[in-house]
Amino acid sequence: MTPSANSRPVALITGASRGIGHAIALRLAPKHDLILVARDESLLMAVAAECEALGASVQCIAADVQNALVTAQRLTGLHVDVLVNNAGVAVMKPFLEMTAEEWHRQVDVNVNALYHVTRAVLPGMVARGHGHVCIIGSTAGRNTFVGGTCYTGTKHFVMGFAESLMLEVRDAGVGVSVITPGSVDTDLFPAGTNRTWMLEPQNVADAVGFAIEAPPHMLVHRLEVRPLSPKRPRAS
Ligand SMILES: NC(=O)C1=CN([C@@H]2O[C@H](COP(=O)(O)OP(=O)(O)OC[C@H]3O[C@@H](n4cnc5c(N)ncnc54)[C@H](OP(=O)(O)O)[C@@H]3O)[C@@H](O)[C@H]2O)C=CC1
Ligand SMILES: CC(=O)[C@H](N)C(=O)O
Repeated sequence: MTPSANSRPVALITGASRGIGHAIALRLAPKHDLILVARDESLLMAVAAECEALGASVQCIAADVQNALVTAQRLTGLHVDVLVNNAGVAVMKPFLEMTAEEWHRQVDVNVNALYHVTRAVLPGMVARGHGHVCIIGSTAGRNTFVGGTCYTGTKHFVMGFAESLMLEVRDAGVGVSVITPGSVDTDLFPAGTNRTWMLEPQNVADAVGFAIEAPPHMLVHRLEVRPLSPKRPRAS
């Protein structure tokens, strides 16, 4: 990716307050300035301090990406070279037990926010003729499981959205990548879940780094990362 003239490239990461988004922020901080987006401002400020210690200038935007108006107002027109659409929620339970609020929250954050956030910053990338949109999908984007009617549906959407967008904007110099992790040790899972065998968030962050640091003529469009031995605790 070609950086902005006279400055470090700017990466905007949604869901940067915790989990995978936090790890992506730390992974990109040595070479990027950062715009960190999530609802919890105090957690964002703590992540920002860690990233500043690694050399990044950081802007925190406390915003709920479920709110289309606020998202558009806060993000439209920002100079962004790398967008990481990472914010996501999972309510894994049988369809007949899922409330309408749980259904809509997953669709709003995992699907509709992709429109509002990407729509806000993609025109600048296209106008400048360079940029990268990276989306955190999931193996649930091509698998199904009991309790996954909504979550797997949203992640299947991600796959179709990402490939179509890639075909639309690659000739304008903008890459689109989707990273599809298996299970990752974060608070996405309910308390009490055994997470000792899962990938660590920094493993996904390294996959993001690999995708956005590819040579200029090469696009890493899909990248799946999984735990090697899900029946055993990971080596520390
Ligand atoms: N953990 C896993 O096994 C896997 C996760 N993924 C995907 O990775 C992404 C990150 O998940 P993970 O880090 O595990 O989950 P976490 O629950 O640890 O973090 C979710 C992040 O999303 C943010 N977020 C949630 N809702 C909103 C909202 N309405 N507005 C703004 N930000 C929001 C949270 O910030 P805050 O609460 O401060 O707003 C938080 O930073 C998701 O898209 C998930 O589907 C994919 C495959 C595997
Ligand atoms: C939560 C996820 O997206 C993960 N791929 C899983 O299916 O455990």
